[in-house]
Amino acid sequence: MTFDIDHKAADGAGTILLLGAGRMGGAMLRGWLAQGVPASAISVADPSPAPDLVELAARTGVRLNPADGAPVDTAPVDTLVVAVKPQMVESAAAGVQAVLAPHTLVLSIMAGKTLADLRRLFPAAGSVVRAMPNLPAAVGRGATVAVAEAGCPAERRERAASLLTAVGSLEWLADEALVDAATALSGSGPAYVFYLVECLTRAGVEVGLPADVSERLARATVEGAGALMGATGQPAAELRAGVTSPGGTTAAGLSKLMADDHLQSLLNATLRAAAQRAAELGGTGPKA
Ligand SMILES: NC(=O)C1=CN([C@@H]2O[C@H](COP(=O)(O)OP(=O)(O)OC[C@H]3O[C@@H](n4cnc5c(N)ncnc54)[C@H](O)[C@@H]3O)[C@@H](O)[C@H]2O)C=CC1
Ligand SMILES: O=C(O)[C@@H]1CCC=N1
Repeated sequence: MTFDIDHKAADGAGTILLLGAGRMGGAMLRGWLAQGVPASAISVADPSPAPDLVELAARTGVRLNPADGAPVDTAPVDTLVVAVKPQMVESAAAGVQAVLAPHTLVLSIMAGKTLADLRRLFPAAGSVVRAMPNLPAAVGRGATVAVAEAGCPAERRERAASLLTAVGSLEWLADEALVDAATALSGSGPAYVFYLVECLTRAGVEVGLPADVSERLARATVEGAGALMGATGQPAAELRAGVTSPGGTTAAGLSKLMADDHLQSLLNATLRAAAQRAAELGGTGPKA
C-alpha cells in the first residue's frame, strides 16, 4: 500500500484501541502508521486477524490481541476506534467497557449506528464521533464525513480529524441526518464504480474485444478518468463535454446512456436503497 499524499500527520492522538481491523480498520491502521502515529500507542482487538495484519503487528510493534483475543487492555485509552460490522457491535462493545474513561473519544466508522447508539453502547466515554470513510482510504484517498456529539471539545474533534485525514479527505457535517445519505453516496460509492468497470468489460466483449483486453481497457479508463478529474478539478459535465465531439462516437454512445434519464433514476433508487439500509442498521439493528 502506498500513501502518496501529504496529510497532516496523525500524531498527538494519544493511545488508540482499534476494535476490528478488517478492510476498513486495517486501512486506517496503515494510514496512521504511515502518518507517524507511533506503533507503541496503538492496540488492536480482533478475534480473527487476517495474516497481513498479524504480519504488520509483528513488524511494527502494534499490539495485537495479547490476551487471547480478549480486549488488549483494560487501562483507559484516549481513543477507541470502532470498526466492526454494525451487526457485531453489541457483543464487541461489551468487551471494551473497561477502556472507557471521561477523556476517551469513541470514533465509530460503522454504517448506520447513530451518535445516540454510540452513547448507549459506550456510556462511560467522554465524547463520541460518528464518521463514514470509504475504501480508497486503503491508498490514502478516502472520502470521509463525520459528525460530533454536541459539546464534543475541540481537542477531541481535532483528534478525530487527525486520525481520519491520515487516510484521505474529511468533511464535518452539521446535521447527523445527512450521514446515511453520505454513506449511500461515498461510503458505498466505490462499489458502484467497480460495478461500472465490470459492466464496461462485458460490454467491450459484446462489441468484439477479447475479455482480457476489454478488462484492461475498462480499468484503465476509469482510473484515468478519475485521475484527470482529480488533476484538473474541472466539473464532470465539462470533462464529459471535452470527450464528446459533435456528431461523433461519444455522442452516439451517450444518446443511449442518457436516454430518458434512466441512469439518473437508477442511481436515485440505488442511493435511496443504500440510505434506507443504513437507517435500518441503526438502533439495535437487524441481525443480518
Ligand atoms: N468496507 C467498506 O468499504 C466500508 C466499511 N465501513 C464500515 O466499517 C466497518 C467494518 O467494515 P469492513 O472493514 O468492511 O468489515 P470486515 O469484515 O473486513 O472487518 C471487520 C473486522 O471486525 C472483526 N471483528 C468481528 N467481531 C469482533 C469483535 N467482537 N471484536 C473485535 N473485532 C471483531 C472481524 O474479525 C474483522 O476483521 C463496518 O461497520 C462498515 O459499516 C465504512 C466505510 C466503508
Ligand atoms: O456496505 C456497507 O454496509 C459498508 C458501509 C459503506 C460501505 N460498506
